[in-house]
Order: sequence, then C-alpha cells, then structure tokens
Amino acid sequence: MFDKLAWIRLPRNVVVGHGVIDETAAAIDEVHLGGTPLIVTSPTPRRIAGERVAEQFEASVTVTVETASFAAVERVIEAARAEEVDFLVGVGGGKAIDIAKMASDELGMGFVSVPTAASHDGIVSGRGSVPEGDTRHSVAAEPPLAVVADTEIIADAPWRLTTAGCADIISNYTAVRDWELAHRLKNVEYSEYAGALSQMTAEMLVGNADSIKPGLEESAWIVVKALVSSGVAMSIAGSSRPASGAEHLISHQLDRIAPGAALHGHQVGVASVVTEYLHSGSAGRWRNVRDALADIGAPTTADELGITAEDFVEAMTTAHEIRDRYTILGDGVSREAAVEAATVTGVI
Ligand SMILES: NC(=O)C1=CN([C@@H]2O[C@H](COP(=O)(O)OP(=O)(O)OC[C@H]3O[C@@H](n4cnc5c(N)ncnc54)[C@H](OP(=O)(O)O)[C@@H]3O)[C@@H](O)[C@H]2O)C=CC1
Ligand SMILES: O=C(CO)COP(=O)(O)O
Ligand SMILES: [Zn+2]
Repeated sequence: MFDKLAWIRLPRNVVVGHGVIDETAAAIDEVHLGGTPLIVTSPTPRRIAGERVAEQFEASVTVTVETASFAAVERVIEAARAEEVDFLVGVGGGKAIDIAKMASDELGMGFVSVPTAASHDGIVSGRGSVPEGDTRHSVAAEPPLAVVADTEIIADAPWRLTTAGCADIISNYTAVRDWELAHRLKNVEYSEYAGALSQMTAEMLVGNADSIKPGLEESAWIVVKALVSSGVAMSIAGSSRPASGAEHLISHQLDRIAPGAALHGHQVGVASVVTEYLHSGSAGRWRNVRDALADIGAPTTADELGITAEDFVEAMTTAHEIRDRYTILGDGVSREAAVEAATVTGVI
C-alpha cells in the first residue's frame, strides 16, 4: 500500500522559438486538443498575438480581459459555457494567462499558455494568482497542456517585463533557502529534486546574464527556458515552495500596501536582497543577489520600485501573517531588525 501520492502535472508540449506563434494550432493538435478554443487575452497581447492565434482555427471565441479579478474569471467561465468551447488558450502576460488557467480549472477543460511577455514563472506553471479579498498568493490551478512562447514577440515586449521575469528566477535562491529552513525547523516536506532544480535554474540564469540584453532575442530564449524550469520545479514540489519564500510574502504584502507600484518580479527581487541578508548576515551573499539583479537591470532598492521606506518596512514586519508558510521571517521580524536589514543592504 502506498502511503504517499505523487502527482506531478507538467506541460506536454513546450514550443519556444522565433515565429512559433503561427504554430500554435499545430502544437495544440499534437496534444490532442480538438474543437473550438476560447482565447483569453488582454488588449495589447490581443493585437500582437491573439488575432494571429485565432486565425489558425476554423472557429474560435475571444474574450478580452482588462484586469485580473474573479469577476473576469467568472466572465470567461460563462462565455465558455455559453459558446460551448472545447478548451482555453491564454494569450498575454500573467493576467490573461492566470484568468484562463483558473477558468480552465473550474471548467475541467484543457488549457494552453501563449505568453507574450516573460514577466514571471506563473506563465508556465500550474499555479494561478488572481487577487481575492486579502489573498495575493497563488493557488493550485490547471497546468498548461502546451506552452507556445514566441521569442520574437517576447523580445519585443517592454524590457522591464523581461527583467521582472529574471528577478523572479533570481529570487529562487532565497525561496529554496526558506524551504530548507522550514524543513529543518518545522519538518515541512522538502523535495531535494525540486529544490536543486530551482536553484540550478537561478544559477544558469545568473551565469547567462551577459546574454540578457534589450533587443537581443536570445534573452527571451534564456528567460523563457528558466521560467519553464522553475514551473517544472513547482510541479514536482506540488506547491510554489521552490520558487516562493519570504521574498514572495513581502511582495504579496506590498501588493496590498502599495497596489500597482511595481511588477511582481521586481518586488520579489528587491525583497530577496533583504531576506538573503536575514539568512546569512552582513558578510553573507546578499551582495551576490543584489549584483545579479543589477546586472540584468532590475531594481535593487525600494525607491526604484516606487515604494517608500515606511511601506517596505511595514511589508517586512507583517508579511509572515499572510500565509501558513514558514520562512526566515519566523513569527515576525521586529521593526528595528527590518530597518537594519533594509538599511545595511541599501534597499531603503
Ligand atoms: N501564477 C503565478 O504564479 C503568478 C501570477 N501573477 C499574476 O500575473 C499578473 C501580472 O503579470 P504581468 O505579466 O506582469 O501582467 P499583465 O498580464 O498585466 O501584463 C503586463 C503589461 O504588459 C502588457 N503586455 C503583455 N505582453 C506584451 C507585449 N508583448 N508587448 C507589449 N505589452 C505587453 C500588458 O498589456 P495589457 O494592459 O493590454 O494587458 C500589460 O499592460 C497578476 O495578475 C499577478 O497576480 C504574478 C506572479 C505569479
Ligand atoms: O510567484 C510565484 C513563484 O515565482 C508563485 O508564488 P506564490 O505561491 O507565493 O504566489
Ligand atoms: Zn514569483
């Protein structure tokens, strides 16, 4: 008798390359999804990619969403039922993809991810994040059956979206440290395989920092591959643990305290500078994290995020409350300790 249930849900077809958007229907066919797709997109991605995806099918339905909300997920579910579609395709950044992912989960329908920006690892994962009440963190949702990432489109997206994706990957270092800590102190289940994959993904991205530059299509390749790998680590773990530790808790808290101030990846990157400091002290590796962010042009200070020192410190001191996830924040860092960590690291 097994006392453990392993449940790893991964994409079956990951297509990455120049111009592959025009192969979306073929990639979908390969995973045996047939019939009419419901394309979930947002205004800019619709113009750039959504229409090119739609024209590959005899019939399709498109829903354009403007904001990430449960109302938008409901609208997509209603459209899918009313139009009797067979599967969902999310075309865009995290907003369109997560709305499609959450709706697919509810509908029990196949889901395909067509990212137009490499802004964070949610574009390839089985985790969905749509703000609900006070909740900002991800929940389990339908993983994509196929991912179609056109590097020509992604390389043309605003550069800040790509640096945000890089910073989300760089934050894997501290996420894994938090996970190991929770394993040691709280007996939280830890997967060495998922932890090693997540850490290696960050190392490879940092090792390739010289090739991550605006206007260079190879950057999109490197970042998408890292996001896929991070998504796989989360699938193996069955949670976002390998890619989300205290730095993510701080970012989720910033989303409440200073909504819309900065991109997810940029926030978790800056937060990981201070959480690395909390882990290893002033002589530790926080400078490596900061320098890795600076090398790819991501923010390294609260000011660059457009967040005040006061708000950043408040997020640090309250972030432990938002989720049952043990990290270096323990049962809360004091205001003095938060100010010290953020000041020594130059974050505030
Ligand atoms: N599942 C997970 O684990 C995670 C999910 N998230 C979720 O993801 C969302 C944030 O993702 P993010 O990608 O930053 O947000 P969006 O999907 O809102 O995209 C960011 C902006 O980029 C625009 N855009 C997208 N692609 C292109 C392109 N190729 N060229 C020009 N502009 C483009 C969008 O246009 P437009 O305004 O027209 O949409 C939007 O203005 C949030 O809803 C968040 O909750 C965040 C982290 C993790
Ligand atoms: O953003 C994520 C991983 O990079 C998902 O993490 P959360 O579960 O904390 O939302
Ligand atoms: Zn993240």
